[in-house]
Amino acid sequence: MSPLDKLYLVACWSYIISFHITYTLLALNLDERRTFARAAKVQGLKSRAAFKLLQINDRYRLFKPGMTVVDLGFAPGSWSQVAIDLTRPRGRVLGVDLIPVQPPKGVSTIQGDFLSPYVQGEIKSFLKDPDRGRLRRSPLIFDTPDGPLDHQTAVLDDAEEGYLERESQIAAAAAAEEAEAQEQEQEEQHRDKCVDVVLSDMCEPWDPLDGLYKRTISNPYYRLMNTSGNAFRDHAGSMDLCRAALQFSYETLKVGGHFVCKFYQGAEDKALEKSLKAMFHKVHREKPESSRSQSKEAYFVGVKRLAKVDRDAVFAGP
Ligand SMILES: C[S@@+](CC[C@H](N)C(=O)[O-])C[C@H]1O[C@@H](n2cnc3c(N)ncnc32)[C@H](O)[C@@H]1O
Repeated sequence: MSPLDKLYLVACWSYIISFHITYTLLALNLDERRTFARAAKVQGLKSRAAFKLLQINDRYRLFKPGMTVVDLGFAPGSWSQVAIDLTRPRGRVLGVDLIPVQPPKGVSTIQGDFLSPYVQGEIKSFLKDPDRGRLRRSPLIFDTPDGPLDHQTAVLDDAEEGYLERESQIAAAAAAEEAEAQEQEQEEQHRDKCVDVVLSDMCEPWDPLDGLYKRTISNPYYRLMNTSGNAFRDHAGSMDLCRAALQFSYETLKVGGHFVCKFYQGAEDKALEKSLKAMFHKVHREKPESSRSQSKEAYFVGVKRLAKVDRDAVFAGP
């Protein structure tokens, strides 16, 4: 065999081997995506993205009943589904997205570009009313021999049977009312900082082909942060969205509140991590199992907002 033939043989084998490796990786990746997509369907979840948040929550226990959650880039809504489920009862979830989507049950939504100051103003004014987007409590009603009686109109009759029981009910109602008034007062003091968890999964729009017609006049599907496959562009775009989500969290997140944010890994993510460390007790980088292993996508989880945050340290440049 001549040296040229040998070279030709080596080139052919390298080609065949690299083709097989690429094909196997693609097949594994597709398989992984299909497994999670199937599981999501079985569990009635809007997309496989739900598992990413569930896995993050398993590790950091972010959600509690009654919490207020803002879900940036919520469509099609599987993170919102997880959030509304884990904050029951009395929780509220506000989803924001560029594209129009039917929200999951119990979730309130605002459609618009989160980067627009007008949209952020709308979000803040929604959040200012602590009951907006929350199921209302039923009024206190007592059962009396004459039928149900609102506690405000209850009249005490010393001679009546069950007086002591009624009195303790009224005392409990008064205490509950007082606690609620105190809670309201505190809420008013922290009106601007009323969010317990900010989630941001903002990036490319969810593939609308199996739902809505995508050629709308405003054509939101192809605006802003569509991932392009160009790692640098995707990274830079995701940094802008993360910084905007962090700025919003600085303005609205309670002390002790949490932050979860998707980003595409690249040169600037260290600087973002540094900003997060100036604002949260602990900051973690996460690559959930359900996130495609080859993708550059990852998550920052900021656990417990600090009571004193140095604004300049958070927003200082790299
Ligand atoms: C990966 S999807 C989110 C999936 C979602 N977490 C779920 O579990 O269903 C990313 C979403 O971010 C939205 N998005 C991207 N840029 C946005 C922006 N500037 N304002 C609002 N939404 C944005 C897209 O429209 C898209 O629906």
